[in-house]
This record gives sequence, structure tokens and C-alpha cells, in this order.
Amino acid sequence: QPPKPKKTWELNNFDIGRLLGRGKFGNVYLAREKESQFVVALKVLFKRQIGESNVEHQVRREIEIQSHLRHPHILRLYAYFHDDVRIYLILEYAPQGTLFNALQAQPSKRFDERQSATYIKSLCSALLYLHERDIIHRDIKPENLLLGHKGVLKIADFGWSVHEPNSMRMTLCGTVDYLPPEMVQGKPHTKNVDLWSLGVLCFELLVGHAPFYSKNYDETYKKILKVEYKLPEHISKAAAHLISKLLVLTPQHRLPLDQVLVHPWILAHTK
Ligand SMILES: Nc1ncnc(NCCc2cnc(NC(=O)Nc3cccc(C(F)(F)F)c3)s2)c1Br
Repeated sequence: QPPKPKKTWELNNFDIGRLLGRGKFGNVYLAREKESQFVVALKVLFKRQIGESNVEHQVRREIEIQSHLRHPHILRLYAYFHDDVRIYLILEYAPQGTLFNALQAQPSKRFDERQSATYIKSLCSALLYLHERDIIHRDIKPENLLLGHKGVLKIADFGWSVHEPNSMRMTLCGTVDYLPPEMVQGKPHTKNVDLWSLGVLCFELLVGHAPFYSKNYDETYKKILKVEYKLPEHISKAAAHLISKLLVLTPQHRLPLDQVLVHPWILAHTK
């Protein structure tokens, strides 16, 4: 039972614990609300940097959107408060950290088909919920996917990407590996951008690196625009088929979410 919605929260309502993640605009800490002893993640955003990057509207949008979302695979944003220097997001704590770190922790640096299909299925149901509400996440990638109790996947970060203490893919706005062609070309984008990212994620979970990964941006952009990727031998035909139906240049030709959920590869590897 999350903390009862007070009219206002303040920093000294919380005991602050260890650093959970590092962000471009501020860090995330484990925290415990003193009265209820409820454990949360407290994301600190510095107003100066938010102001300088002119993303105030984004923070408001994120808070507006996420505070109304209720889904088992979407991380809760319980409330927020601010002082004269910082904005604080009171978030659901995900005990098993980010999918990015879980992937790195795998000896093979990748997941088997059952685990990968389970994550993809959870993500699909969360995206269906968002798309039904005309919300595009636009930033699906392992750094923004958290693992809750029992390793349940949770989409997080409807604002900016949170960089774990040791994530390497730090670029000015997070890795470009997940950008669909239409965003690379700065064209208007629709919910179908999330279908492309789902395909990129499916590839990365099974292979251990992103499909268009290259030594620099330009190489990556070129490969994205040509949808140029190679699947290793060990990838099953069914997985290869699903990936090929999501990594499609024309946004409206990508496999819709309700068809992903019943794709043979998903049905074969999830209960
Ligand atoms: N184990 C864990 N358990 C729970 N959480 C963890 N990490 C925090 C995940 C987040 C959820 N939501 C977020 N939101 C934003 O960061 N928003 C954000 C950030 C900067 C700029 C902006 C804006 F200004 F651009 F909007 C908006 S980060 C971890 Br690790």
C-alpha cells in the first residue's frame, strides 16, 4: 500500500538510502517514507538543468501521464514535490534494477528464448495499455525497463533515460540504437515507433547487442535506414520471423501489438 496521497510531500518525510541510478538531470535514490515505512525510489531532477534544457513541459507531461497509469508492467509514479532547487519524483521501487544491468549480468550477455519471450510479452501488454490511451513511450530500451519483485518487467521513465552507474551507452540523449527510421529522419512519428523499438529489444535480448550497433552514429543511422542487420545462427526461425515483422521501414507495416501477443514464438515460449 503506497503512501496515502498527502496534499504535499517534502524531503524530510523520507529517509534517503543508497544511490540506485545516475541521470543526466539528477540521480535516483532508494528512500523510505518515515510514517508508513513504505520504500520508494526518489528521482531528483535539478531545476536549473531542466530549465536550461527547456524540458519543464516534459516533466509536467510525464507527471500528468504517469500519475494516472495503473498497469502491472508500468512503474508507478506515486507523487512529486519540489523545493527551490529540485523536483522530486516519488516512484515505485524496482528491487531487481534495470534490464540493462540484468543483461550485462548474464554470463552469455543474453537471455534464452523463454526469458526473452516473457519480457517481450509483458512489454507488449504494457504498450497495448499505453497505445489504447494514445500514449507513445518513444524510449523503449533496456535502460528504461526495470525489474520488480520476482523479476517482473516494468516500463519506466516517461521522461528522460536514467543511466545506471555503469551503463556505457551514454550519449547526449541516450543510445541511438533504438531509434526508428522515421525518428532518425526527423519525420512525425506515431505509436508504431514503439513497435520498431520492440523489435530492436527482442533482437538485443536474444543476441546480446543491438541489431544496428556500430562504432559511430552515422554508421548506426545508415544501417537503421537500410534496416540492415544480421541474425546469428543460434536464433530460431520463429524469433527471426517476429523480429523481421517489427523491424520494417514503413511504420504502418509493422506487426500490430495484438498480433505480436499471439505470434507463434511468443506462444511457444510463454505460459
Ligand atoms: N531500481 C529502481 N527502481 C525504481 N526506479 C529506478 N530508477 C528511476 C526510473 C525512472 C522512472 N521515471 C523516471 N522519470 C524520469 O527520469 N523523468 C525525467 C528525467 C529527466 C528529465 C525529464 C524531463 F525533464 F525531460 F521530463 C524527466 S526515471 C530504479 Br534504478
